[in-house]
Amino acid sequence: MAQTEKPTALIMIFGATGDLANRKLFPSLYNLFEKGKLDKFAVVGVARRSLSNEEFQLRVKESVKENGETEADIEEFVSKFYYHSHDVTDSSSYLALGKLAEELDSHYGLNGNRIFYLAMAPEFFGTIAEHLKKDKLTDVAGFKRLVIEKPFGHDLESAKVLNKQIRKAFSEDEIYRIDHYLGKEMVQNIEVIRFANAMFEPLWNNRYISNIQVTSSETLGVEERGRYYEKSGALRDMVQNHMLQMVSLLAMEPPIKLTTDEIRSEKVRVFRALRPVKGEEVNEYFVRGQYDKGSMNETDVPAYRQEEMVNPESNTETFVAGRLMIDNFRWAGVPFYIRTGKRMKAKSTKIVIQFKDIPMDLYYQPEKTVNPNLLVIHIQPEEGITLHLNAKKSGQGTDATPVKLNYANKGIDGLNTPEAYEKLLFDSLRGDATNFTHWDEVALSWSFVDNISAVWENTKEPSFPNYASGSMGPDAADKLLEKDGFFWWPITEIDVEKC
Ligand SMILES: NC(=O)C1=CN([C@@H]2O[C@H](COP(=O)(O)OP(=O)(O)OC[C@H]3O[C@@H](n4cnc5c(N)ncnc54)[C@H](OP(=O)(O)O)[C@@H]3O)[C@@H](O)[C@H]2O)C=CC1
Ligand SMILES: O=C1O[C@H](COP(=O)(O)O)[C@@H](O)[C@H](O)[C@H]1O
Repeated sequence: MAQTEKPTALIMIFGATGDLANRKLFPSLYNLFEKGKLDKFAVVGVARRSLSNEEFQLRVKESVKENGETEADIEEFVSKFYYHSHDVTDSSSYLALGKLAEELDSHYGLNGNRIFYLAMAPEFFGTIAEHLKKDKLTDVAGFKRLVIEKPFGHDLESAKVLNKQIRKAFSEDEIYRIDHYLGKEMVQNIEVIRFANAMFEPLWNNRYISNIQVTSSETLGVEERGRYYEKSGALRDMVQNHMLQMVSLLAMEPPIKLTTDEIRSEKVRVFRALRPVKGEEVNEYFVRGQYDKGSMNETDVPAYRQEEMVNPESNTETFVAGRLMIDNFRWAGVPFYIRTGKRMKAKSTKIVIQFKDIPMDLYYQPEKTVNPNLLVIHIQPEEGITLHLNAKKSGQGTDATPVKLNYANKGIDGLNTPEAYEKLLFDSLRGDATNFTHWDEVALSWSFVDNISAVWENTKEPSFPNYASGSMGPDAADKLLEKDGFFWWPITEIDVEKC
């Protein structure tokens, strides 16, 4: 399918009264509309509750306004929104939905292009896809694409079942599996930093890099998502998708061309080279944590086990740290450390690339060390890069002192802002699947993670809860690096803002 810059399509959002639609999808669509990036379009919102078109349009208006939009053309924007009350498990209702889709297609001249966005609980994904095909909503003259939210399965087996179901109605290149981290500006920048700079790529290997650290810490707790999170935990919620996706972008070989297939195939090769961590190795190379009560911004917060819909003796991890090894020529011997958790000290996603020490330290002085060179990629909340170098201290002598070179992308970005969704929605509309996950990536990342959950689910962690809310996680996460002679670079002291 040729990529067009101003797409035309009917966008069907399943789960249109939900949190994701309200907070991310409507504002993102509005931004695209406002920027003139959409040609002809209409939206059908689908959910069970009974709403008129007008009531639905009002909800959309509110959601767009909540995001600070006051422009007059909101009216024109919402006039293109229609609502269809429909239980996705009820086979009889798809025919009426199909009829509405055809009417809108011809009324707006949408060329039979359709996006089906599944913003619903994952247990419905397979049923919806099957019905869309059976009831001929996918029989269109234009393109048909399925945009599907996470989680894509609960483990490899369930992901395979789901994939089989959706593949009955959509081919792999029509499936857009969302990982919203791939829509983040600085995650997309990883490839450019690596492949557009002569000074980085030659050093990007085990000869010059000693270790890579990827941290994504959150201050929020589990909020209202206890029911989901109890079955998921941080390993499935963050590691299987966002953390491993960032690792694959950091570790992949340069693609021969910047096409979707070439980039995805290089990422898949990284997943294939990930050394499995199994059985007894799991607790040697991975650390799990669960937050205890604590104080965040001088407010007392409860322990995970006291949260709503959470078992008071829960064995679910809210924190994971791990050491990954990538067994290929480029990365043999270089540990990739990952760390993610809820109720941590700061909301921050950062990547630190630590370069090896120079072979001989000419500037050695007892009790003074020359700092290693670091390249820090600030994903959020700041966006930018910092290069930590050593330079001569001004004045007499040749003492070395650390200096930082900063590039701030565009200042503070909101967290999990509509921008990531805006980019990904636009990509799905124009047919660019590069920043969506291919089935092979999903399958390989599940098989890596399944080995770890197999051990953790079968052994109760007696130390839980093992980190205070507002801390940087359990001590064992620090020991994981100490064993290798490293430490976590602090994520708050290397902020681009403060440099
Ligand atoms: N919220 C977020 O920030 C994020 C969400 N996600 C994923 O997005 C998906 C949606 O999440 P979220 O919006 O938070 O969920 P919500 O629970 O807020 O919304 C669920 C939606 O599904 C509808 N629904 C439920 N059952 C049916 C049914 N049988 N038939 C038709 N509609 C139904 C609900 O409407 P009604 O009750 O009217 O039927 C509602 O519109 C999930 O897969 C989640 O994991 C992923 C990343 C972030
Ligand atoms: O996918 C998810 O991501 C968010 C964190 O996203 P961010 O963009 O704010 O870093 C996390 O809170 C949530 O549990 C998880 O499902």
